[in-house]
Amino acid sequence: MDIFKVLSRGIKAQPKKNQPGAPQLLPSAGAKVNPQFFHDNVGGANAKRGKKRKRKGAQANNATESGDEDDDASDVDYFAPKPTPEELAAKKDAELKADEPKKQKPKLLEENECRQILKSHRLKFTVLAGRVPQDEKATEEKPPKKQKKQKEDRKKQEEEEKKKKKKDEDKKQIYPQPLNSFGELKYTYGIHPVLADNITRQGFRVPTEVQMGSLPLQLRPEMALEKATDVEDVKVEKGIDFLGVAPTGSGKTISFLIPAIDAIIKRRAEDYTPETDEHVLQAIVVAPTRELASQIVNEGRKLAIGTGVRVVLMKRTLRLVAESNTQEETEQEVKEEVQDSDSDSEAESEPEEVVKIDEEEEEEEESDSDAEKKTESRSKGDQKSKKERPITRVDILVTTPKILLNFLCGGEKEKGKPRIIKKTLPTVQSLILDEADVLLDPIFRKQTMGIWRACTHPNLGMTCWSATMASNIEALLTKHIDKRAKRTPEQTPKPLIRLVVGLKDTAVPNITHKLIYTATEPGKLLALRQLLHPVSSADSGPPLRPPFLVFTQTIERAQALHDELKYDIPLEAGGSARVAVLHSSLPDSVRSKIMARFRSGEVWVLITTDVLARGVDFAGVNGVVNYDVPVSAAAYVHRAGRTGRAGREGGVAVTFYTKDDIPFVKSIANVIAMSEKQAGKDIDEKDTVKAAQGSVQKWLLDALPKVAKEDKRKLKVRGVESRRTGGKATITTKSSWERRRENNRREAIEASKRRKREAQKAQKEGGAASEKQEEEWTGLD
Ligand SMILES: Nc1ncnc2c1ncn2[C@@H]1O[C@H](COP(=O)(O)OP(=O)(O)OP(=O)(O)O)[C@@H](O)[C@H]1O
Repeated sequence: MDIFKVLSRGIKAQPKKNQPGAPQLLPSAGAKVNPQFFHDNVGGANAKRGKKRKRKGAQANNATESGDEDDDASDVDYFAPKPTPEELAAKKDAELKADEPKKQKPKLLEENECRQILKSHRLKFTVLAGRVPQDEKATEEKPPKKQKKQKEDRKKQEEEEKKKKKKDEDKKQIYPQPLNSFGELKYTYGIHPVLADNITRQGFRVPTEVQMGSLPLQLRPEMALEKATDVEDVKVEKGIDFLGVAPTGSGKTISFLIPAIDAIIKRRAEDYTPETDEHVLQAIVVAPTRELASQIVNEGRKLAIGTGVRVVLMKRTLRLVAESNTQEETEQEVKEEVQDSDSDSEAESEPEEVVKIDEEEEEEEESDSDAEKKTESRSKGDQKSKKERPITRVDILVTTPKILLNFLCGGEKEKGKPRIIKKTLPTVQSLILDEADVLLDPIFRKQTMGIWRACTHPNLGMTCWSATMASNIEALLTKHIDKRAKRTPEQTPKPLIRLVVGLKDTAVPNITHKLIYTATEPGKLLALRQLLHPVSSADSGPPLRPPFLVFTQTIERAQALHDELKYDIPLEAGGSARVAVLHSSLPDSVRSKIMARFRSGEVWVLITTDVLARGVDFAGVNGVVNYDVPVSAAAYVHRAGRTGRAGREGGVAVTFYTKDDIPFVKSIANVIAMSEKQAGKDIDEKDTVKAAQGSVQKWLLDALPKVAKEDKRKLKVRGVESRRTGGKATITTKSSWERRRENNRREAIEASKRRKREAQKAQKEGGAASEKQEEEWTGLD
C-alpha cells in the first residue's frame, strides 16, 4: 500500500454516513455522467463519417492543446555547441511562426458532417430576421395588373404563404460548425488563452449542446458559416444577433459570458492607448431577479480571472459613464412600448411575486442609499455628495431591469408621468437578456426596452436566452431588431439567428415528473409530509431526496408552510435548521444567508416562491415540489428545471393538484408528456404516448378541460384566486370544521376583549368627568 496514504489517514475526519451534512446529502449528490442532454444515434453512413471526422478533429486539437506531440529523440545531438542568445531568439520566432498556420487554418467540417452532428444533438438553427433580399429589382419591375386580378392574386398568394410557412421554416435552417471540444475555442476560434484556461479550471470538459451550437456563431460567425450553403443572404461581417432556447441547466450562462469577455479582451488590445481608461462599459447582462444577477456576476468573475475584465453588479449607488440623451423620439418610443405591451394578451408571464422582486429591490436599495445620503449630507450636502461619487470602472454590468432604467431616467418613476431616458450608454456593444421571455413580457418590457434604446452604439449586438420562448415574444424581438436596422440603413443588417436545443418549451428531459392529486388543501400537506418522511430515515431509499425546493403560490403560503413543517425533521437529524423559507419580503442579507446555507447542504428543504424559479443554479438539488400548481407551462419548466442540471440524473419534480387546479393542469400535464417523449421514455412504435409508462395517464390528459385564453392570462398574473385570500390561503392540516370552530373562538375572545376595553374607556371617561365636576364644585367649602 502507498505509504503516504497510510500516513495521511486520520488527518481529515470522514463524516459518518447518517450524520447530518454527510456527503450523500450534499448538493453534489446527483450522478453526473455527461452535461449533454442529447446524444442520439443518427443513422446512416454519413453519421458515422461525421462522427469519425469529429473525433479526429478533437484528437488533433487535444494533442495541440496538451502539447502531447511525440518528440523524436533520435535527432538530439548531445555534444553540439551551446546556441547564442540570438540563435535562441531566432529559433523561438521560427517556432511561433510554425504555430501560426495552425491558428489560421483550422479544419472545418463539411456541411453534411455539421448537419449530422447538429441533428444527433438536436440543435436547430433558423434565421429569423436580417436576411438581405437578393432579387429586389425583379420584384420591383413587375408590370401593373388590373385591380380584380390583383385581389385574386393576393388571396392566392396568402394561401400559398400559409401552406409554405412550415416549409419556409425548414428552408431558413442553417448548419453552422458545431463546437466539438473546448480546445477548439482556443485553437480554432482564437479566444484568449487565459480565458481558455479559466474554462478548463472550472472543470468543464465537454461542451453542452447550447455551448456547442452557440459559441462558434457568436465568436466567429463568418468561420462558423464558411461551409454552410444557402447563406448568401445572411451577412455576418458585422456579427449576429442571437436567440438561444435551450433546456434549464444546460449551461446558457457561460454561452453568453465567454463571447462577452473575449470581445472585451480583443477590443481592449486593439484600442488601448495610455490615455484611455482600461475599463469601458461594453456589455450589459439583464436578468429578472437579484439572485440570478449575482449568480451571473460570480460566474463571470470566475471566467474573467487574470484577464483584467471587471464584472460588476448594478446597484443604485453606482455611477456609470453615460451621455445625455438628445433624442427627442425616446419619450414617444417608450410610450409606444407601453401600448404594445398592453395590447399583447398572449404573453407568458410570471406571477406578481416576480414583479415584486424588482420593486422591493428598489425599496431596499432606497433605504440603503437613504442611509448613505444622510451620512453624506451631514458633511457636504446631499446633491453635492451624489455628484462626487466616483464613477465605477466596469466592463460587464449585470443588472435587474428597473434599477438600471432608474439610473438612465435619473430617478424613480413619478406617478402619471411618462418616463424619459435622460442618459444613454454609447459604449455598450453587447446587450444580453437572460430569461429573455420574461424580460420582454409585459411585466418587464417597458424597462427592458428602455435599456435597449439607451444602448446607442451603431453596432450593438443583442443576444437573448431562455428555456422557454413564446412565439409572440419571438415576433416582438424580430420586429424590434428589424425596426432598429431600418433606423440605420447605411449599416449592413445583422441577421437574427435562433438556436433551439431539443423541443421548444419542454422541461428538463432527464428528470422524473410526478403529478399527485389530493382532493383537499389539507390533503396536500399530508402528502408532502409523506414525501418528507424519508428525510428522517435516509436509509430507506426515498424517492425524493434532500436537498429539495418546495414552491408555493404566495409569500404568505410559503411562510405558513414553513411554520407547519419546521419541526418535522427530528432534532437528531438537525431539527428546524434543516427547513428554511426564502421569499422577496425578506431582507437581502437574510436571503443571501439562506442561499448559502442551502448551497452548502445545511438546509435540506427550502420553501420558496417563484423568486427562485428562474435561472438560479443549485448544482445538486435532487427534487422540486410544486406545492401549489405553477401558473403556466413556462413556470413549470423553470421550476422543475432547478433539478437535473448539467445532465445530472435522478432529479424528481412532484406537482400537487387539487379540485381547484383541475382547469389549469392540462398545460402542465402536456409539458410533462412532451418532455418524457423527448427523453424517449414513452414512445411506442406508432409514436403515441403510452399511458402506462408515462407519468401522465393518457385518459387524464384527454379528459382534462381546455382553458380559455383569458382565464390562462388571469392565472399567470394572479395564480389560483382562492389561494390568495380566505380559508384556502392558509396552510394547515386542520379540517374546515375545526378551523371554523377555532375562528369562532378567536372572534369571541376578540369581541370580549373589545367590550372590556370599551367598558374600561367609558369608566375612565366617566371618572374623569366626575373628577372635573368635583374640582369645579366649590359649594361646600
Ligand atoms: N460544459 C459544461 N460541463 C459541465 N457543467 C457545465 C458546463 N457548462 C455549464 N455547466 C454547469 O451547469 C450548471 C447549469 O448552468 P447554467 O446555470 O448556465 O444553466 P442555464 O442553462 O442558464 O439554466 P437556466 O435555464 O435554469 O437558467 C452550472 O452549474 C454550470 O456550472
